[in-house]
Amino acid sequence: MKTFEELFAELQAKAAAGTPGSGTVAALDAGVHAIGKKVLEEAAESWLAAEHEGPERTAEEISQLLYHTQVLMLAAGLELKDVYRHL
Ligand SMILES: N=c1c2ncn([C@@H]3O[C@H](COP(=O)(O)OP(=O)(O)OP(=O)(O)O)[C@@H](O)[C@H]3O)c2ncn1[C@@H]1O[C@H](COP(=O)(O)O)[C@@H](O)[C@H]1O
Repeated sequence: MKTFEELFAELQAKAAAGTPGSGTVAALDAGVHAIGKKVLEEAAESWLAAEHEGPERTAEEISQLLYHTQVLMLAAGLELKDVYRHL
């Protein structure tokens, strides 16, 4: 198990190193448009899971939404503090 902050630090490090085999690095190479589509897909799946599939599936879909949101943050050149200051 990892926190939002720990996952973001892991993704930042992989992006900076260009780690071979990393799905995050591949997603960043694919670009903002492709990453944005994944964010929308996972948001829709989270919504549908919450309505129809129960809490466990909903938690799983939301974890994927958070992951793809973090990848979008990296693609946009954002750090956690840039987002947190709006919370
Ligand atoms: N938490 C995640 C995570 N959540 C979701 N995903 C990606 O999102 C996909 C899930 O999307 P779907 O449910 O649509 O599954 P899918 O349709 O079969 O997947 P695609 O065909 O769209 O790739 C997974 O296949 C992963 O590619 C994640 N990929 C990575 N992480 C974590 O990110 C870290 C870095 O990962 P790498 O960059 O791959 O090393 C590790 O700690 C991972 O656990």
